[in-house]
Amino acid sequence: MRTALVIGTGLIGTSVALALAQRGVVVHLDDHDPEQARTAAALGAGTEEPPAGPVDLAVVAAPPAHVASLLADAMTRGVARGYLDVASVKGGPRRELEARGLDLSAYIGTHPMSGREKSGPLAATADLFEGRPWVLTPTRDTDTEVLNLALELVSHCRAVPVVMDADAHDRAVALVSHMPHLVSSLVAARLEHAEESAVRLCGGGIRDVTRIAASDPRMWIDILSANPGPVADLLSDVAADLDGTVRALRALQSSDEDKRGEGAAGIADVLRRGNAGQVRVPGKHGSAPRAYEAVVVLIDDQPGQLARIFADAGAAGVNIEDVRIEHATGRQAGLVQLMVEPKAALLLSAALRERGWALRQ
Ligand SMILES: NC(=O)c1ccc[n+]([C@@H]2O[C@H](COP(=O)([O-])OP(=O)(O)OC[C@H]3O[C@@H](n4cnc5c(N)ncnc54)[C@H](O)[C@@H]3O)[C@@H](O)[C@H]2O)c1
Ligand SMILES: O=C(O)C(=O)C[C@]1(C(=O)O)C=C[C@@H](O)C=C1
Repeated sequence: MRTALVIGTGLIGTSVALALAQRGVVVHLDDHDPEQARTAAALGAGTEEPPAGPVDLAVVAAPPAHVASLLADAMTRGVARGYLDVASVKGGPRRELEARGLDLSAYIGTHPMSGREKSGPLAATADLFEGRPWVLTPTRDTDTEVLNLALELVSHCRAVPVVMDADAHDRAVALVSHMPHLVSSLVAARLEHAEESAVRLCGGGIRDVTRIAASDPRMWIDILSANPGPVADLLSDVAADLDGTVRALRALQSSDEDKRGEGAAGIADVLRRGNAGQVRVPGKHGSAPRAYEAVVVLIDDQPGQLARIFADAGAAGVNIEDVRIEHATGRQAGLVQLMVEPKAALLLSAALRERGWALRQ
């Protein structure tokens, strides 16, 4: 990739632009607020000059509610060879684009699983995405060239590509990002009218739990509006757990020893389940290296091959944790290594063979 256009030069757009610029990509910066693009340019993220012709990749990094219309406009103007967005929700923007009747072969929806509670270009850093998962949601229609451009972008940002179906992505981020965001806001909201004498005792615990509650509410209204069902389902499970926890605490106040025992058991259960969930949270910059197994597929150098493999893996219910591509020099073929959990490797191999792919041992 030699040239890129970043539309929306806030925290994420400018961080992407800084990473690309550091890798020698010529980046053009565009924002409906010219001050944001000027600031990003001053930080070394690229130029405010519009590109003279189509760039290799257009990256839309505006709030989710604007993503589909910005993409549609950019595609209609033909500003790039490939288009992607980085919005925190994936199903809604795709459906909106489909409803507009656009040819989506040059588009891929993506989502870097890294961010901050601060907005705007001044909060941006080139290393924001280092070691973090970056979700790609190709479909059968995605051009291989566009998928490759997206993989190149992820690699320039030193992130880890993870391929998922758009709706599966939205359900997953409801659990690991959207519901926790609301819980953080609800905890922080208890402080709004709290006594100063209590608030000044805030320590590490509440800081950890409430950091993300400082985020821009306008952005989060957009995100939650595009994923309300899965988030509501999860929050109602949390509400049921809260009810049980309140009952256990009330029992602990009882003068009856048996009741107090039941209360203690209820609280112990919540804390134990919390421990069990917490150990599953990967480390900040990716979990400790995990042993994935490679399923190696031989592909022809033809448009759409990679997108088809990813769609077939998705249909088999297998999550691709990482991808490596080896281009056979001088041959119209390449080898794609799909890194998957060891227990999924056999299933994926069988599913791909069944769909006619040639696998390498
Ligand atoms: N903040 C995070 O932690 C995070 C992480 C991953 C993905 N995302 C996604 O990245 C995208 C950008 O989020 P951000 O945190 O960088 O927000 P931000 O507020 O820092 O930046 C958004 C930028 O988009 C610009 N913008 C708004 N409407 C526009 C329009 N119509 N045309 C051109 N520019 C427009 C704004 O002026 C602003 O500069 C969102 O879709 C968000 O869901 C955010
Ligand atoms: O770490 C933070 O500050 C974030 O808010 C990052 C976070 C997340 O929930 O993990 C927030 C929203 C994005 O869509 C992706 C990442």
